[in-house]
Amino acid sequence: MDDRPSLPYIDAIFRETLRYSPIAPLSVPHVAVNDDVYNGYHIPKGSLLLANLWSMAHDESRYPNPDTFLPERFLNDDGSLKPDDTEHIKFGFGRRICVGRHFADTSVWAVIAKVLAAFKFLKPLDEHGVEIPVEPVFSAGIVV
Ligand code: HEM
Repeated sequence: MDDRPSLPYIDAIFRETLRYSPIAPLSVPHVAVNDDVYNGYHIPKGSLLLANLWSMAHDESRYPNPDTFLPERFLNDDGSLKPDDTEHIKFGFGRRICVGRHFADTSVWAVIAKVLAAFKFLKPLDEHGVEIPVEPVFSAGIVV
């Protein structure tokens, strides 16, 4: 982990992976403990609230071309990291923010760095030796 400050691109991959496809796209369901008003909407006590992290992560005004996997969006021109604006997208909000976030941050970062150091990733080849395009497929998810 001592090398982390020298490897900003690994952090950019980590941020972009969870932005591109948040593991909990609708976060974890919350319940309003009191009546509330938000942006003119009355939220009665007891309402089930889902934070749409996927929508925030694909907000074009913050993340241009949101459906493109582009770690470079988190880097300055000199390759240094921009301030992290993905914390809530990755780990949620407020009192119920992910309690495992520091452990997750450290261990996922280390896994990305080690896997990239140890393996070369290539597209599979067909019987003529031509690369087979990779089509990323994700399933919709919700945690209940
Ligand atoms: C990359 C890995 C992880 C991601 C992206 C992630 C993401 C999240 C998100 C989005 C929430 C919902 C927060 C909210 O309701 O606002 C959450 C909650 C939670 N996470 Fe994680 N998590 C990760 C790893 C972990 C790990 C490793 C642990 C435990 C060691 C953990 C334990 C929890 C717990 C207990 C909650 C519920 C907290 C509460 O409701 O008070 N998570 N996580």
